[in-house]
Amino acid sequence: MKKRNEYDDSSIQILEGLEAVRKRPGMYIGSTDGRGLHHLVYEIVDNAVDEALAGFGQKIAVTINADGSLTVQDEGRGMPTGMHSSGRPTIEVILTILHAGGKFTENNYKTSGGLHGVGASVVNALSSWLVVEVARDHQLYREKFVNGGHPQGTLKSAGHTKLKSGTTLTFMPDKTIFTTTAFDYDTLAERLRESAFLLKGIEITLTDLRGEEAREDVFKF
Ligand SMILES: Cc1cc(C)cc(-c2cc(NC(=O)[C@H]3COCCO3)[nH]n2)c1
Repeated sequence: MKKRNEYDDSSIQILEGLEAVRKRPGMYIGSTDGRGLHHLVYEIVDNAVDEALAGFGQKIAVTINADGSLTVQDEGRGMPTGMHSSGRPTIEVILTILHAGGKFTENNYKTSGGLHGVGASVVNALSSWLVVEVARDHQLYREKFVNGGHPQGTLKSAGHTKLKSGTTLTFMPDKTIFTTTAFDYDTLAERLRESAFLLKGIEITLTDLRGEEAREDVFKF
């Protein structure tokens, strides 16, 4: 089969997009202190919330992992696992191409609501690594991105999963960009509680695996 030209125009567009975010992160997330750090979480959670708002999935799980990375998991339909017209997996396009829609300006922040993955490419650009896993019909697909959003390989089938469908995204904020990469449990808990309040009936769980004892809150209204 014809090997896609590894380094074509679309590669340039991807590199320029991700590089632009890393050069001026404040333009995309407001700041690179704790506030900007937590915007990364809200951007990803907003995607899972959009899917739940669309009526798919009843639970969203947010986990602060022991290594300091953060995972957001939904039980929605799962991000599209097919190929995009550019010749790349659609997931790769969503996670590496800056999309119009998310409105970020210095210090004020409007959620992208309603467009899947609008801000996810910004999160990818500002992460030292990011792994996306999609379950569709019990089939698991996985792709990893490193050093600010560069695909490591491509979307791969990763076997069978008991979860029928859903999307899981784990990211490690880039320590060379943020003044702090330590997620604050109470800050996240407050925001997730608000989201659960607005999403009547959807259960949002926050779990912290960084300490000796796991800490967890379940929000459901
Ligand atoms: C945690 C997380 C992170 C990101 C970037 C997207 C999502 C996401 C995206 C979606 N759904 C979609 O992308 C598409 C799947 O195809 C039907 C319309 O919705 N569900 N969940 C979840």
